[in-house]
Amino acid sequence: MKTLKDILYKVSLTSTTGDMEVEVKDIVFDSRKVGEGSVFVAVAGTQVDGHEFIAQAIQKGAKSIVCEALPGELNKEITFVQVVDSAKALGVMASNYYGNPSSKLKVVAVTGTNGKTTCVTLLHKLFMELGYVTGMLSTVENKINDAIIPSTHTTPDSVAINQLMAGMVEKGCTHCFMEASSHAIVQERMAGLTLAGAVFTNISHDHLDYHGTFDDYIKAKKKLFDELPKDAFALVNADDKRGMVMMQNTKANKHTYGLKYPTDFKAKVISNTLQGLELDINGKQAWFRLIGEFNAYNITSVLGSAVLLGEEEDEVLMQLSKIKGANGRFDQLVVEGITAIVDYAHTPDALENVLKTIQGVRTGGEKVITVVGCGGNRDKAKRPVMAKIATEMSEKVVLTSDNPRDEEPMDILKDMEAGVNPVAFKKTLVIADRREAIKTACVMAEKGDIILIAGKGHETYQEIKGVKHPFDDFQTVKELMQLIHTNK
Ligand SMILES: CC(=O)N[C@H]1[C@@H](OP(=O)(O)OP(=O)(O)OC[C@H]2O[C@@H](n3ccc(=O)[nH]c3=O)[C@H](O)[C@@H]2O)O[C@H](CO)[C@@H](O)[C@@H]1O[C@H](C)C(=O)N[C@@H](C)C(=O)N[C@H](CCC(=O)O)C(=O)O
Ligand SMILES: Nc1ncnc2c1ncn2[C@@H]1O[C@H](COP(=O)(O)OP(=O)(O)OP(=O)(O)O)[C@@H](O)[C@H]1O
Ligand SMILES: N[C@H](CCC[C@H](N)C(=O)O)C(=O)O
Ligand SMILES: [Mg+2]
Repeated sequence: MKTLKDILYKVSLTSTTGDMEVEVKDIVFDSRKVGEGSVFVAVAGTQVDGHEFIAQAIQKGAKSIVCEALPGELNKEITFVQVVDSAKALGVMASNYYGNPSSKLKVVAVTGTNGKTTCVTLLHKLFMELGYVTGMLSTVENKINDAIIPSTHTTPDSVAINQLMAGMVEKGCTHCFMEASSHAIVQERMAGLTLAGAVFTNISHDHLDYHGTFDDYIKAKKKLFDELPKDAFALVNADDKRGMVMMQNTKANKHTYGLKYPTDFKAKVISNTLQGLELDINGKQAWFRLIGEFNAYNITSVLGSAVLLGEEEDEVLMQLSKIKGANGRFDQLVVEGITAIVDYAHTPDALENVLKTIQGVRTGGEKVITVVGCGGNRDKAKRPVMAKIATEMSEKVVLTSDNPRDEEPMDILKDMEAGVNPVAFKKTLVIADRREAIKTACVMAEKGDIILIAGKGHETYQEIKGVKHPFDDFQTVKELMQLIHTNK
């Protein structure tokens, strides 16, 4: 059992009151989960301020409290620790509590609007193929070697990160590849971690509801690089306007990748089909099972990360060319000559890239039918933009629900419709029920046509007013395509 003093190592303290040798059973930042002997860390959030729940935490058995502002009256039985930043303190405490697992692994964090899951999944699979025992933290799933631990966030909270990494160390992992969401960076979920490297994929419109301005969104991503140690590597996409901005203040070793300019890791697309990509990558020709130019970026960043971690380039390319991407990213199904594609594109940039890829591989007279929605309780500004892209780049569009969460589906759809040019309304249907929307697309499709179902990718649920209802785009379209188009 660790004491409070043990786990406060390296935390910036303002004041302490009470016994610092008090034993800590677990670290909890949600008063509802406090048990006998927990230390409760009060963090100010987006909805409420954790400081409001200090009394409740004590009532439930917390013996020590870590907070930024002390309560008016201090319970003499309890140890109070005042800190400068409780979210940061939580990260450092969680690292100490679990024996600083990140310092025993080579941890690479990938940030960027799009491509994080794809890159960490490729890295995880690659390092397994290279013979390492490897961990991964991602939107789709967390992994300790082959074992899957369900994921609730793109980047888990600090306690969960360290608990998972401790599990990785215990199982003999040498590497961990993790996604760093901008929310997580701002909320200090990664405070206290030791990183071997960080990768920047790209930045485009998303999450302005949370960050307020695009500048603050850029700053959030840059913070990951600002805080890297000097023995780590920073690897950025030089083709993105903000790539070099990320590295402006980093102490880490700077590296670049891309398709357009001379960079440390450079690729050129030789061919791009629905079967895969052929690249000239660092002067070598190789074939990959991923689709679309945007995946040429992901592959090049993965090659770069692996080489910067000390791997041999030819071996990396050989293994990488066998690997498939993450579930729900450009998953294809062909029934009676109709192709259905399920993709997690949930930002304007991703949707445009996927539709560009489809435009690039289509042969002529076929229709592209896009089914797309936007999530509730998320950035409203991206809604009209995504609808505009869908209608400009497809022959038919069905606007539908994504995860409405606490919003009314028709309100979200109204926001989307605002982006549709009046002429494009002729080819646009609005069907809130996602299954019905997919069904309509299947009915409209004829031999040769391509249906894109965007936004939910690997997700196996639809979140409506706090309840996650089972829903799987790929299973739904598979079932409906077979029902509608086979044995006709
Ligand atoms: C907007 C956001 O990021 N919210 C995250 C944040 O919660 P919050 O700041 O809203 O918390 P809050 O409800 O205000 O509560 C403040 C504090 O009081 C505590 N509390 C609250 C109530 C109570 O009774 N007792 C109590 O102690 C809470 O535990 C918390 O510590 O901190 C929580 C703990 O880490 C997260 O679970 C929560 O994620 C919510 C569920 C969420 O939906 N987050 C999304 C937006 C998110 O983080 N997404 C990114 C990926 C985005 C992308 O890349 O596309 C991700 O990393 O997953
Ligand atoms: N490098 C890239 N550039 C632009 N778009 C991409 C790139 N990689 C993937 N995409 C698109 O973005 C979608 C999401 O990809 P991925 O899941 O890898 O991103 P992510 O950054 O993990 O997203 P999230 O923020 O939800 O965690 C893909 O389905 C694809 O449409
Ligand atoms: N990580 C992203 C996922 C969005 C996926 C989309 N299906 C939605 O629900 O908006 C987020 O939390 O904003
Ligand atoms: Mg992700």
